[in-house]
Amino acid sequence: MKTPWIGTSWKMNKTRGEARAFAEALKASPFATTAKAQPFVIPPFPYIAEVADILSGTRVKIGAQNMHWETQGAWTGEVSPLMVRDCGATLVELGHSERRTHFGETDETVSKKVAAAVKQGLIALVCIGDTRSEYEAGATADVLAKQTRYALRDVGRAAPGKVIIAYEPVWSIGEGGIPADPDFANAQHARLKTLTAELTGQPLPILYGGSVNPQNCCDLAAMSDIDGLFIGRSAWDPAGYIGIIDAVIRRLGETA
Ligand SMILES: O=C(CO)[C@H](O)COP(=O)(O)O
Repeated sequence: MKTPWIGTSWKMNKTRGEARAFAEALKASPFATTAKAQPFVIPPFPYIAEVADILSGTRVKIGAQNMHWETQGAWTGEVSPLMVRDCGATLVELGHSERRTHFGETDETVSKKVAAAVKQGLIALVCIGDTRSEYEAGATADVLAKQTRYALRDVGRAAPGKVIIAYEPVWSIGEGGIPADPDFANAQHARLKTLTAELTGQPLPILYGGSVNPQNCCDLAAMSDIDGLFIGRSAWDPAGYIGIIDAVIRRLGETA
């Protein structure tokens, strides 16, 4: 039976009190220490240290939603890999489509950040995805391959164990997003596993993200090449997140 990665990024949501309450609720659940899944939570920067503190001693990995590639310097408004680590995070999300669309993130900057994360001992969770027009043009596989090659350009054989990919179709993310058909997503994941094995020596874990919800989480997580779920809205409430972890573990247990 696989051990799926199941995580959530809160994006730019929650007060400090809500962040604390989420972390406390997760800590009180059996899923903070389960060996049947790899949970992870990615709060906004200001809450990382407090959430990491509450969840210390559990199996929940804490992440940041972005970082700079330099360790320090005159980069006003940026956060370095050392700062992320110092706050208790062990993981960093890079290249989310919202950062690519709104903040000028490019394949080039993602690749620099992935190399910096690996060098500084953080797990890089690299988001890749096709736009609706690329999907409709049948270009999904090419787009994902290009983004993946760039992301792994400077890490190559150092990536296994240190880099995870999340396939997040841009047309699936957020309000109005359409969740990908599990078979379609699985086919992309299978290609990405072959490609990452060629580039790094081992297939990297490939998670799916984009309108994951309590109704579709099990069908997605049960697919042969989907190694986990990266969830937004449906996991911002602790009960929603815990419910999805519980449902997926049960489903994978039935099919093991
Ligand atoms: O980043 C995501 C998961 O945290 C992603 O954008 C999916 O968001 P959702 O569509 O709200 O699940």
